[in-house]
Amino acid sequence: MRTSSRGKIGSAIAIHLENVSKSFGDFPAVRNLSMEVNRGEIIGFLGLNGAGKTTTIKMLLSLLRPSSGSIHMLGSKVDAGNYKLWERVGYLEEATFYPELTVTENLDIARRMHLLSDRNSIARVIQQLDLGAHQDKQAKRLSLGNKQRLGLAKAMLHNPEVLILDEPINGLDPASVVEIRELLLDLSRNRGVTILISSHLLEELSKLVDRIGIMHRGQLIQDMKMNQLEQSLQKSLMLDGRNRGALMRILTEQGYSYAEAADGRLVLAEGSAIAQPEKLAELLVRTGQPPTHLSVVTEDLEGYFLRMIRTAGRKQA
Ligand SMILES: Nc1ncnc2c1ncn2[C@@H]1O[C@H](COP(=O)(O)OP(=O)(O)OP(=O)(O)O)[C@@H](O)[C@H]1O
Repeated sequence: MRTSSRGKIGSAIAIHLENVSKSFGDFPAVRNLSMEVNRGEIIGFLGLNGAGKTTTIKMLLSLLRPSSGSIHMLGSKVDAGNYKLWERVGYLEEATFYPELTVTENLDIARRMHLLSDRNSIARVIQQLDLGAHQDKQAKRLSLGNKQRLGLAKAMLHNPEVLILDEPINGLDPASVVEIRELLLDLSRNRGVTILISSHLLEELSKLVDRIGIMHRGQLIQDMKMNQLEQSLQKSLMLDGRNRGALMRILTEQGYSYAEAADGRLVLAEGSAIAQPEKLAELLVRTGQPPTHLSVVTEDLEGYFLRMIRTAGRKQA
């Protein structure tokens, strides 16, 4: 561990994992995971099924014990018996509740479990999660999206400083996704709540998080700020013409390398072609093969995610 970060645990760092691993029998579900999350930061945890996100979240919540490594939250060592810590942490693991009881009754049980005397906390989260119209409905009669809202309401009942959310936007319709995003942004920006959120949906996460951690086969293969991620997106030049064979010959003669896209168009990844597409266009006109299509395209976030995973897969193989 870097000694400087131990000193920071009580102040700017909300979540600190150091060399955390978890194996189930011989199977390493999480391997040597080290990460720091600052207070008030929103970090997105992204990975394919089985990447190790839920296992990590369960370790953060002390629902699973790491095989090795250490975890600190809000300056304290994570430990199931550390009740003072759990008063400051909220989580949505999966939306669990008593199906026969109403929304309000479910929240009242959660309130009593948190030993909160203030009954206003229920009205507050009902309002924050826009559950007013459903407060007297049995939980089993809620739509999937409203079940997620109830789960979030429970997680927020005690005004936690850290919120840990496993797939909170699953099952939400697009309007609800926007509302939940705005709510989480407000909690982070205006109340300094630290939020760790897992999802498969990079496009959606990217609108919310400050940082993104990509997990693959138990390892954190990327941990970067959103603005760094935007700079890491690959650009390529898409090219087409009436005679693709002739285009390929010209490109090869001129020392350009290319690949063929699924639709047969040519893709150039070279910096010079992307920086000065007009030079390539001039060359093709001069050689009697004017392009019918020429554009510089930026990789989308899903493309980036899949590229990172393929690269990590090759390294791990
Ligand atoms: N209790 C367990 N016993 C054995 N293997 C487990 C256990 N829990 C998880 N695993 C395995 O550990 C790996 C990581 O699982 P985990 O649930 O953390 O992935 P995930 O990234 O959350 O995936 P998903 O997006 O599907 O929820 C998977 O291969 C899973 O099968």
